[in-house]
Amino acid sequence: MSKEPDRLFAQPLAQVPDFAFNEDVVRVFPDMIKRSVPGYPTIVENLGVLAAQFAQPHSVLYDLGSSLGAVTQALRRHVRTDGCRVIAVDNSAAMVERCREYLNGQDSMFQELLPVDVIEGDILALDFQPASVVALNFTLQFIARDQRTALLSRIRQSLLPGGALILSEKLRFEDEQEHALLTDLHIAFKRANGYSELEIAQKRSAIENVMKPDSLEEHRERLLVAGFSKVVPWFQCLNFASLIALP
Ligand SMILES: Nc1ncnc2c1ncn2[C@@H]1O[C@H](C[S@+](CC[C@H]([NH3+])C(=O)[O-])CC(=O)[O-])[C@@H](O)[C@H]1O
Ligand SMILES: O=C(O)C(=O)Cc1ccccc1
Repeated sequence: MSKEPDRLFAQPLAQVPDFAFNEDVVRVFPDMIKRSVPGYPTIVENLGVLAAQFAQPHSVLYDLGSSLGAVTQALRRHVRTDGCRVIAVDNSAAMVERCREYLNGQDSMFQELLPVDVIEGDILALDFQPASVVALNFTLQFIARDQRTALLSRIRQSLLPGGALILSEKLRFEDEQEHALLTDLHIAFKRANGYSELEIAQKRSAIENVMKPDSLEEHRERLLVAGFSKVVPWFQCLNFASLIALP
């Protein structure tokens, strides 16, 4: 993995542009996501462990909004089920190019890994194949709110019996005091990871138009509307959580 530190927002910007998954972000992404998302390494590794419990023989495992393929790599470390293959999808050309390089690196270090296809494309336009595991690891929050239910319904339709959707998201909280407390604690987490007040403020302004978190109650309700039968939160660290949704 690239060791380049994230200093993208360290200098004062006259105008902070909307956040985009471009080449500058790709270069620092592993550092950025680890220092910005509390629990990220735990979520990614255990997503592989969870996936191994839901993987069905001869089925597809999707990594939607795969970025540099951290989830795909975890799936390939943990899933041993016969005939499974991974399809990783991201609409950022810069992410996809670097993701393919990292996965080639994983292939050259380990034997008998699940085959993987990395597709550059919009997950809203994807023709889903029968799948046993679908991972949306911090991706749904970047999808327009009015498209979220339709996407989850299409994922639900593609899920095989015994399979699962694993959905990780930044949360907002309906209780104002809870929201303020967990937001402050997230800022403290970023500070403790070496981000300055300026970096924290500029990043916040960069993402506010492109990343729209929902509450746990909204996620649960939407997943049920989309046809899932059960929603089980399995991880929360501050204002970041991961849910298992069963077909
Ligand atoms: N419509 C879309 N179609 C395809 N990809 C999209 C779309 N919208 C956004 N993306 C992609 O979703 C990813 C979200 S990052 C996921 C982290 C990763 N899962 C990880 O576990 O490391 C989350 C974050 O940075 O907070 C980016 O790579 C976008 O290009
Ligand atoms: O940085 C933040 O405050 C976040 O909420 C998470 C994040 C992580 C990486 C890219 C965009 C948002």
